[in-house]
Amino acid sequence: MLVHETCSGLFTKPPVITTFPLDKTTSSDLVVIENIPFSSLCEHHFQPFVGTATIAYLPNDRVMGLSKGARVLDYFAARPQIQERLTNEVAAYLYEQLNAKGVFVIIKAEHYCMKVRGVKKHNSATITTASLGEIDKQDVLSSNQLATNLK
Ligand SMILES: Nc1nc2c(ncn2[C@@H]2O[C@H](COP(=O)(O)OP(=O)(O)OP(=O)(O)O)[C@@H](O)[C@H]2O)c(=O)[nH]1
Repeated sequence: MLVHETCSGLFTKPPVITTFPLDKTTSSDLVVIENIPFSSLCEHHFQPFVGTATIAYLPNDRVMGLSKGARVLDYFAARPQIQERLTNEVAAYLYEQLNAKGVFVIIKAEHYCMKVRGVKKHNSATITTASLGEIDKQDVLSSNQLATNLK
C-alpha cells in the first residue's frame, strides 16, 4: 500500500546503528558521507521532494557503519515532512546514537509542490543544514565536492 511504503517511518522503529570502537589504528577525524539520495513527502501538499544528503560527523569513541547514515535518512524521510525538520531529525538522532563530538547534515532537494503546481519553478533547489556539537562546518564543506555543488 502506498502509504505504508512512503510513510513507513511512522510505523517502524528507527534503525539500529552498528558502530565500531575507535582504537589507535583507527582515524578519529572527520567522516563525511556525501551525495546520499533520498525521497520524502511534503506534508502540506503530499507531493514528493527528492534530493541528496551529506552527513558528516566527528567521532568520539566509536565510528558508524557507513550505510547507517543512509538508513537513518530514509527512516526520517519516510513520513510527511518538511525539509528543515528532516535535516534536524537526522542530525539529532545520529548525534545521540553515536555519542559523536559533532554532527553536520546538509540536504539539497527539489520539491514537486513547487515544480508541478503553485509557482511551477522547475529548477529551484532548497538547501538546509543542521549542526550539533563541535564540528567545523568549513572542514566539511571543503572536504568534498559539496562546495562546488553549492555554487
Ligand atoms: N565505518 C565503516 N563502516 C563500514 C566500512 N565498510 C563497511 N561498513 C559498514 O559496516 C556496517 C556493518 O553493519 P551490519 O549491520 O553489521 O551489516 P549489514 O546488515 O550488512 O548492514 P547494511 O549494510 O546496513 O545492510 C554497514 O553499515 C557497512 O556499511 C568502512 O570502511 N567503515
